Amino acid sequence: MTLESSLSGRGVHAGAGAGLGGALLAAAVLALLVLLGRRVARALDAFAHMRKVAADIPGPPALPLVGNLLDVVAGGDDRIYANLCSLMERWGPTVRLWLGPELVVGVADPRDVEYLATSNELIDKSPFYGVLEPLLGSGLSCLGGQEVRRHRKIVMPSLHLDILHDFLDTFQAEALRFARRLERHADDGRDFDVAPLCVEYSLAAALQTIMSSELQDGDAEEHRAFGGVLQSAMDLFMYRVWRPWFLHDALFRLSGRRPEYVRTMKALNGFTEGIIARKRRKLSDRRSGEGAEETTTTPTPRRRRRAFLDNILDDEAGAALSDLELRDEVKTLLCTGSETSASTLSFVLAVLALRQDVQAKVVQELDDVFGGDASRPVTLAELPHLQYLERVVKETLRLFPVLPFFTRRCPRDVRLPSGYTAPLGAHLTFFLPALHTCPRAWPEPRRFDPDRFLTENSCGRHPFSYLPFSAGPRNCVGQRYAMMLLKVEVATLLRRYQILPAVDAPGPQGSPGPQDVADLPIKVTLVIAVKGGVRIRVRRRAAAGAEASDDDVTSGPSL
Ligand code: HEM
Repeated sequence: MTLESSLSGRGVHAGAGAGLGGALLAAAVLALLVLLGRRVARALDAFAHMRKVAADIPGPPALPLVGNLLDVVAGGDDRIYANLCSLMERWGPTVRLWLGPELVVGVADPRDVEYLATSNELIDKSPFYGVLEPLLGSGLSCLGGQEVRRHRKIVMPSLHLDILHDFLDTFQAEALRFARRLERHADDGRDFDVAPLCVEYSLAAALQTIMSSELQDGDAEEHRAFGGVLQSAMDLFMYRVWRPWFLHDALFRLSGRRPEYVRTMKALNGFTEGIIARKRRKLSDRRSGEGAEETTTTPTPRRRRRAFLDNILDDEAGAALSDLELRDEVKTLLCTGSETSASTLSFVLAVLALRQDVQAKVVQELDDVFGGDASRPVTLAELPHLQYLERVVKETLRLFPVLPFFTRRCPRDVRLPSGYTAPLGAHLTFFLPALHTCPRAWPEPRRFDPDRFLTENSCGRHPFSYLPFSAGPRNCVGQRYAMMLLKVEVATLLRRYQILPAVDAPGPQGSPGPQDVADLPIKVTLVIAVKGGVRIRVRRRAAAGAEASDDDVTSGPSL
């Protein structure tokens, strides 16, 4: 073969190769386009189906592309809660809201609520929770499918009533620390925001109980920082939900808040990994200590508290969760366990400051139960006797359900008992503020009246008219924990201090502060909070009777 012919032969091969390569590339592009086209066609079909089925559900007219987003976010993020409540009032109890291409079907009819909450099929959280996942990971609150049952089986025994009884001393100790922290405010008599303290002490309680961690001097600073990180995580979650284009990670990468998101995720992981590492070291020290002791002394039999971390890090149960699952579950329990209780406590204190008549009744009950002794710790036997206090907490959660909206994925067209059909792909959302203020179940719904929860006043009310802790297979695993913590906190604080409204704190934009419970301005992140904080004053009880003026009692100016 000559050089020429071999060159030309190579040229032929090269030409043929290039032709083949080009053809393959063209085929690949074509296949990709077909696939993409099919996906787009499927998405459009699904969207058209959703629109068609949802058309029967009442809701405000939707604009092209943005849908009802402008109705929801009008006035800024701080108005979202109020806007959603107004939309529900106008269109509810079942409402259709388009957040861009995402369809939210809000439910507040007790029949629908019962059907959804108790369904064993509709247990998967909606894709909105996907935004939480990088922050809270695959902890219980984000999981779906079979994993839910496995995780609940692991978590729930750690919050069993027997273990809660063991937690009482810690709740009491933290409540006392909280009470002592208020001394400086009682001394200077000025108003202050009590909400951050509620977060700090609820987090400290969760760490010592659920995580059975021992706190050191100086931890408070770290906890305050962690509380801030949790707030930031919740805020970022809502930021993305109300801007649905940011639900897609690729688009969120373009957002100015993405660096904060990454920082928050790292801070959450760092804090929880630190807790687990400390606990592992402690357990391993204890084991080697026990081994050494066995050779010299007889070990004293001691009932071991099987709190969550102890249980999981124990030798036998250790394999129940992988390291990553454990970290995510710790994050989830710390977030769900502390933020919700803290927010509820701050609402209870806000209510008590504005409603001195309710506070006086709680104090009367405390006097009856504790015989006027302000320093005696709360015992297990006394907790069930704090009935009025329990009704105050329940009524607070009716008007201020701290987790106001939670959603399920709609895996098919779901015919609701109210007669409406929620289409496949919708975010089925429980709207507690509307459910809890339906006049049929709650006459004069905005009035704060703990006695609504007396048995004789509850007759005829649909049992699913009230759902602050959800119900059914995805109900709150910390309900009893929260109720016990709140009772101990309030019983400890109120025996020492009178809670008064602030005198010099203006409301938002310099307006007079709220005069009534119904005026409390609310903002929503993942949980709700009083906008601008919960500003109160405290006065020592011993002097309260002598010092309290009519002014304090009847017309608390601003909070
Ligand atoms: C007043 C306080 C509390 C309120 C109002 C509350 C409310 C709720 C609600 C409404 C849900 C359902 C959320 C959903 O379906 O997406 C829930 C779930 C959950 N709660 Fe609570 N909660 C409180 C305290 C706690 C505490 C103290 C803990 C932990 C100790 C806790 C742990 C959880 C967990 C892990 C879930 C997820 C359960 C699941 O998805 O299967 N909660 N909570």
